[in-house]
Amino acid sequence: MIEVQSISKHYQHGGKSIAALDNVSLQIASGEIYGIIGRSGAGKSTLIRCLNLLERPDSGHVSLHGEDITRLDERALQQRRQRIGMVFQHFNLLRSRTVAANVRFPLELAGGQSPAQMDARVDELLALVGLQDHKHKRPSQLSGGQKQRVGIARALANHPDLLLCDEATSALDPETTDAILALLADINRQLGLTIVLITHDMRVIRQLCDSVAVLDHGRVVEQGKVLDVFLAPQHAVTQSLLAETGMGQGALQGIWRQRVATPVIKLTFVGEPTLQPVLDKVGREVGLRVNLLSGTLSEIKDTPFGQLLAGVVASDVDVSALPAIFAREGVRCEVL
Ligand SMILES: Nc1ncnc2c1ncn2[C@@H]1O[C@H](COP(=O)(O)OP(=O)(O)OP(=O)(O)O)[C@@H](O)[C@H]1O
Repeated sequence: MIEVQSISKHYQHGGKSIAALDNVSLQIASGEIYGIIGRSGAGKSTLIRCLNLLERPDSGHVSLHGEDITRLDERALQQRRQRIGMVFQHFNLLRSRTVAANVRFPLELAGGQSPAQMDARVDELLALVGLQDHKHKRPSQLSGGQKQRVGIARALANHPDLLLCDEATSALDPETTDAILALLADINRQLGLTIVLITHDMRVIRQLCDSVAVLDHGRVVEQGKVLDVFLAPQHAVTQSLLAETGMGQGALQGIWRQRVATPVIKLTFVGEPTLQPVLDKVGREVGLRVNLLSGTLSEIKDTPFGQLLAGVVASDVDVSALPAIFAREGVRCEVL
């Protein structure tokens, strides 16, 4: 478990004090992928840098697996940091070193291993990220995605128990982004490694994360399981971030409310019911005929989900009875 307890951080700028983080608390379960999302200036970079104390909070505590690292002296903290991997947006590779030598670098800093042991570990890491055939190249000879694979291998070198990703895919094209997200998901599964990432992109949260915190003006305005937050976003910032990726339904609902005279229902399918002909079944049972207004089918991490907006043209039962009838089939029904 990683616990962030009431951390605050202020910066002085032009004689003014800016609250980059204002009383932020998070609980991150071991082995999960936790995303922190927010708009530019929300405090994401400051928060992720507080998790390994590259940035010291003014107040509050950060505990990693039961150890309060805010109490460690500088020497102990440096040692502890060796087991916190970090992946950067712009890769931060050493240009004069080969791929293998970049990955070897943190092993050399940590010390305690023979050259042969370090070389064997480098080979293991390059195999993990699929770069065995590129070990003698320089960073300038690699694509962006390959550079990030080197960054990930380097971050894993000293067997970290926490991996921090600072906008790890923001500099990459969509296809390469998907490949890097798949690699991170794989590493999380294979190694059971806790991953905390910051991003401004809800698609990254949807594809990769188990839990999410939404940051706005230095405060956590919403947090929870990704599925819950996506299906019922509470805060305006979350709703607008979702709307930008086409996953918000607010605007659509507004349009149909004005134009459609019949009652409108919203059906939300999560998991197995998404793959079943539930609407057809209920339709036959209670004489429900609908006019489909919009529909989406998507995936949140590995869980399929779908949403349908439909106008009720005819029904043998009162529309208010429909939520209970759909609930029996494992589908959420809201009358809008
Ligand atoms: N070293 C600094 N000195 C002064 N102000 C800072 C410093 N670092 C960050 N800030 C301010 O703190 C606030 C939070 O910044 P931070 O970089 O953490 O946000 P962010 O969500 O990561 O933004 P972005 O997505 O643009 O990187 C902003 O108002 C920023 O201007």
